[in-house]
Amino acid sequence: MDSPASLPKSSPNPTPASRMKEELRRSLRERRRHVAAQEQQTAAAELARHVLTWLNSGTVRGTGCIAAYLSAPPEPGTEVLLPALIEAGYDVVVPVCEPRYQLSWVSWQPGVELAKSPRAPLWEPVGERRSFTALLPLRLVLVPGLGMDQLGNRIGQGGGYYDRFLAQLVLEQPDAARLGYLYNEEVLPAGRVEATPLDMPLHGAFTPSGLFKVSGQHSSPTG
Ligand SMILES: Nc1nc2c(c(=O)[nH]1)N(C=O)[C@@H](CNc1ccc(C(=O)N[C@@H](CCC(=O)O)C(=O)O)cc1)CN2
Ligand SMILES: Nc1ncnc2c1ncn2[C@@H]1O[C@H](COP(=O)(O)OP(=O)(O)OP(=O)(O)O)[C@@H](O)[C@H]1O
Repeated sequence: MDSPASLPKSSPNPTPASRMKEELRRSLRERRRHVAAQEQQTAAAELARHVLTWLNSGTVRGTGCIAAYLSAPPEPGTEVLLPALIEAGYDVVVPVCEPRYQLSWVSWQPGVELAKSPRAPLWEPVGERRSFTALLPLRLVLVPGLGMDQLGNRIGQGGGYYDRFLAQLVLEQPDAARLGYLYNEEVLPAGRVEATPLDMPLHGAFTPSGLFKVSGQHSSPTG
């Protein structure tokens, strides 16, 4: 990825917790930089297989909206998954970075026109933004990130885009499945990611080895 255009720089008054988060972010990014192209491709195929298997195990198949995202190397790829979701009949949306770390959502289909984001080192569709309520009910939110601990606490790229979005989603549709999309080694021991009250925990994460489910959550949508 190129350098991000407008990410918050490290806090001017770092606390021990924010320093630890920054250090963890740095080490997870560093590890990703060494993921070989072959591993990335294998991960993309395996991850897609696990997501489709999970969706097929639900009672309602092939319907509903899935909030996914367009991966950028070295993230685990979504390039196999997205066309497979469309093929399976899902309505797929991907995020667009807006001012003040807000996300809006645009429909994705193969061949959709893309433009470089002015706010992050990413490509985004240029199509019409869909209203938040038009996405509901969401069948699944696939959440990008650098890691998640076994309690479901996630560490992302540091903008807080997804925390803001998930906070809104939890109010509107608390049972929507919130699942990360990670390499195996990025599911970290419980307590490794220090959570603040603003961090929205995930229900689990897909990895190339399968779905890791966070245990002990009441009425978890992961079953
Ligand atoms: N593919 C994808 N889309 C996404 C996210 C994401 O994490 N991944 N986001 C999640 O909120 C939002 C955008 N946020 C982002 C903000 C900063 C960087 C960034 O600074 N990247 C670094 C490090 C790359 C690396 O080595 O892993 C860079 O390019 O230097 C990436 C995404 C919305 N869309
Ligand atoms: N719901 C919210 N409302 C306002 N600010 C928030 C909210 N959630 C997170 N933030 C702020 O956003 C900043 C970045 O948060 P954090 O370090 O958790 O990002 P992240 O989850 O790693 O990033 P991303 O979601 O973009 O991948 C922090 O200053 C945090 O306080």
